[in-house]
Amino acid sequence: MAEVEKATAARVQAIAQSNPPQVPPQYIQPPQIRPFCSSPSPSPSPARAAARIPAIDLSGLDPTHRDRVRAEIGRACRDWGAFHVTNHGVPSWLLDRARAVGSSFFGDVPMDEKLAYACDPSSSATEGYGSRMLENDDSVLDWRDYFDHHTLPLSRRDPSRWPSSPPDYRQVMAEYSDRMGLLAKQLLGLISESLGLPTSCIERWVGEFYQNITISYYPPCPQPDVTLGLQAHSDMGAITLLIQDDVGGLQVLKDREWITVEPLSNAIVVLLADQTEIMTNGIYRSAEHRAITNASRARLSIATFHDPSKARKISPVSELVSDSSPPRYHEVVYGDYVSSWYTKGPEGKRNVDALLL
Ligand SMILES: O=C(O)CCC(=O)C(=O)O
Ligand SMILES: [Fe+2]
Repeated sequence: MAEVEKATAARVQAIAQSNPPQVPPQYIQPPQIRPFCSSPSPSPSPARAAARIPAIDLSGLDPTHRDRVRAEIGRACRDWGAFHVTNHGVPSWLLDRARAVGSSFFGDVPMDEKLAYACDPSSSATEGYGSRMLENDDSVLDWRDYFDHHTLPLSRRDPSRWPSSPPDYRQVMAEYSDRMGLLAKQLLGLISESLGLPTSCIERWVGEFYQNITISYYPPCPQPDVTLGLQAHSDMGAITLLIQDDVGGLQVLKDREWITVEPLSNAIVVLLADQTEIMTNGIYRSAEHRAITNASRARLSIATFHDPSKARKISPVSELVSDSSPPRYHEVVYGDYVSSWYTKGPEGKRNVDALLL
């Protein structure tokens, strides 16, 4: 019983439901990284007000359109490391249903039932229902609960470890995983082509995809000005595909300013992750991003991560390295990269920056 009480207290949703006037001290961010510390200038320039990540229409990838899409992807990867894709082939009912089953698990299932899926708090990135991201106990905490699913390769996928309520939860997440895996491959192909590489180049360099899906749930927060839903980071793997609900809160760092990613219900956000920065020898950079909270509405996002296997060695692809363009990153064993990330914490992009030669 004491254990259940401890686990309940550790969930942000339980804290939020007790309606505290302030967040507990572990959730208060240092002043320099609070969401509104570099308060937006009183009269933002029109260019700033309009800043948004590019949106790329993937419809009709025949040769003519493919040239256009490839060029747009190249520009978005160079300038932002983040972009929306529309007409991506994943049915909108599946995006809606994935959001709905996630939101029903967090919103409708009683806490003791949710805790039956609690992830192992003593190690990082285990499957299940959790709240803490890092191993380090004294780090400032994110105002977020999550459910992490291991989905690909199929040998890692065991839907009996996922919620059984609502009744179609497992089937929806399995189908969602398959569709996102296919889209990730297609996008890595276009990203390779945008660099003049053979379509399969980056995908071959990654090897077999390890895919995890994290549903994040950000309860309303009494102090959005001093907390973060998710601290600033870049994702560790190759490519992340993210959908969010209509609340909004995802922000991407661009030219040292945080730009809010507007919620577009049928679009998918593509975030380049650290191994793609390494593989492209820094031509494309991973996107630094974070989630902010708000006082009135719970927010849900679903991030699908595509990573190399832990044993895979990652380095700049050989086609991009020459005497005139030497490698800019150390080779790294992906599993070592992940362990170090979870031990040290992301602090923006410190982990990938540490590999720069
Ligand atoms: O909630 C979001 O929009 C961001 C989630 C995210 O960055 C992550 O899970 O890595
Ligand atoms: Fe992320």
